[in-house]
Amino acid sequence: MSVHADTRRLTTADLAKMKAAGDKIAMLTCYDASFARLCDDAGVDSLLIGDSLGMVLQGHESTLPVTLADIAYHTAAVARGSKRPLIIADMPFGTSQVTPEDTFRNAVPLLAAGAQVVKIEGGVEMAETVRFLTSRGVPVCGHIGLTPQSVHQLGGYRVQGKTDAAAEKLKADALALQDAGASLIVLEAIPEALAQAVTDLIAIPTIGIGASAHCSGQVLVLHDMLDLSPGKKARFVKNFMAGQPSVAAAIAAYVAAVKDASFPGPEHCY
Ligand SMILES: Nc1nc(=O)c2c([nH]1)NC[C@@H]1CN(c3ccc(C(=O)N[C@@H](CCC(=O)O)C(=O)O)cc3)CN21
Ligand SMILES: CC(C)C(=O)C(=O)O
Ligand SMILES: [Mg+2]
Repeated sequence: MSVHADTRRLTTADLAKMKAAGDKIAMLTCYDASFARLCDDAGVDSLLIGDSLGMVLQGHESTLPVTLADIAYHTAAVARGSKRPLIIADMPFGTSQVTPEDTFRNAVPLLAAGAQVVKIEGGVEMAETVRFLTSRGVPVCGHIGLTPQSVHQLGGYRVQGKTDAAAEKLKADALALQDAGASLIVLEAIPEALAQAVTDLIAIPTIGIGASAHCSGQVLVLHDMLDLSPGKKARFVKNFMAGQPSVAAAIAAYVAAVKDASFPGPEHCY
């Protein structure tokens, strides 16, 4: 049983209020009902069914092979396992890089599975699609900076927004997404000063991963923060399992560290 049994699910409006109040938003990726319940009980505000599941659950080398059916399946499990967190589902590769109409059609099974928000990688070039969805009742989370579905174009999982021109482009992306109706924006692997500038520039919450503590909230891949992922970790990953007696305690430690802004520290930033 969830300790939040009598609480309603958070909405995008609740997260907007948190930014306005200066309260940090704690988000984690989640892919199944058991972890969803643990995250809910630990006070995680939002659960992201990320296409990172292609790497941490399926063993692929990128997120590109993940299908819409995969994300819908895991979204339904997370929705059944949790009561309070806002549920966000990634639109996997190929499902949003199409017309606005087809993107809407592709969002349908994710909302049917229990997602309240769909996340779409890209900035200015996705604004028309974001406006199409948000004007038809589908909340959207943007995702800019390091966008893993473009890994072959980016030439690897590299820090983004390092030049003045790239930083200006990223700010324009954030403004375009906000103007198109996006409810929040994930900022991935960008310099600390740029993350702060973007967070101050827009009214909607920013959720950082490798984007410093100046964001409105943080997200990590669950398997990374529990030290379950093999191989070399990105700089922004912290092992919250270290020194903890249980997975529940590790997730609670993550929530506490995001809330008091002690995570991420300088050692996790670019
Ligand atoms: N397990 C997992 N965790 C993630 O955070 C994650 C996924 N999978 N899959 C999709 C993408 C890929 N991500 C990654 C993967 C590696 C780095 C990384 O190692 N970056 C270098 C940057 C080097 C540079 O440009 O200077 C680093 O050292 O942090 C970053 C993001 C984030 N996402
Ligand atoms: C890392 C987050 C932002 C993500 O998109 C994912 O898990 O797929
Ligand atoms: Mg993703």
